[in-house]
Amino acid sequence: MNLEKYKGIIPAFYACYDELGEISESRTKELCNYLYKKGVKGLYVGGSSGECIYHSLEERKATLKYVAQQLKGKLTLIAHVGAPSTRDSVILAKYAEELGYDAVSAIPPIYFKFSESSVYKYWTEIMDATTMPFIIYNIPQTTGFDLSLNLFKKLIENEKVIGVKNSSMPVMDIERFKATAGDNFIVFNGPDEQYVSGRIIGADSGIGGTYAVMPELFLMAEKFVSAGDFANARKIQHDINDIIVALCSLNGSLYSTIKEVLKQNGVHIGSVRAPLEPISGDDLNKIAGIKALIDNAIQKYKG
Ligand SMILES: CC(=O)N[C@@H]([C@@H](O)[C@H](O)[C@H](O)CO)[C@@H](O)CC(=O)C(=O)O
Repeated sequence: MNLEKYKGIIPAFYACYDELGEISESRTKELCNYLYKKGVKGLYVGGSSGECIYHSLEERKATLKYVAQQLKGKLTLIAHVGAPSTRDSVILAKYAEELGYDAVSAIPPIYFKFSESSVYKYWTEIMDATTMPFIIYNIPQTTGFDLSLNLFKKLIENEKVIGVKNSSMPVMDIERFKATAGDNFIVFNGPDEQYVSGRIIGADSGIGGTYAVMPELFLMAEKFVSAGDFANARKIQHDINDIIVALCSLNGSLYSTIKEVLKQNGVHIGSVRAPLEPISGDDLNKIAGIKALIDNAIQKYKG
């Protein structure tokens, strides 16, 4: 299989709400257009940054549909379909296939502590539900399940598994997955703070929750890495990390901060769904400063 369409900067897509906090078709499409014009390779729809665990099945379907209506055939579209029950995950996977998504992906099951065999069964049932390629999503810091190399080896025996989105913090995990799966497989870097190191140690591509608020910087980081310009790659990662630290420094949720910055860029996609907290009070006055950090970094690497 030609995996080139999965290589590049793939922002994790945000939940787009109207003023009442309902999923908004027009705002979802507005964010699609914004990111398309920035030149990203694809979108990861309905994942952690998409607040998927706070959405009903119908809301998740709606977001998948609006994004496909806007960008199918234009960008690589990956549907995250992980849900509390296997049943709902399968429903979402089948729906993503109907909509023409390029691939599906899922976190392991959450809430209860699951054995490796239960997780294997869960992911395999999702894979069996469609003819689509599957991307494993390893994010132990939120799910409590850390993908072992043994389970990984068992999973990649299934030819539907074309990649792993690895959000665990040790970059060595990326190196081990890549060394185990080989060339005809995509390892996606998950931690945005380690994009450059992830790519150098073996990641082929990246999916990240902060890409959409500064796509220019990640596109530039990728340009430096692919050109072998590691001095500049390191510098831009440093600037990106200063921005991520600032984005995470306010009292509300990271996604709420990101959405406030996007609003100042003219992209209105509402706030976040509780229990995620919106930005309020004095923190709102800090948004312009964070936007300036991003704008200055973009200017610095432009010319
Ligand atoms: C633990 C976590 O949330 N990791 C994020 C990162 O992109 C993260 O937001 C970023 O590195 C800032 O810490 C992604 O890996 C998640 C992601 O891409 C998604 O929305 O599914």
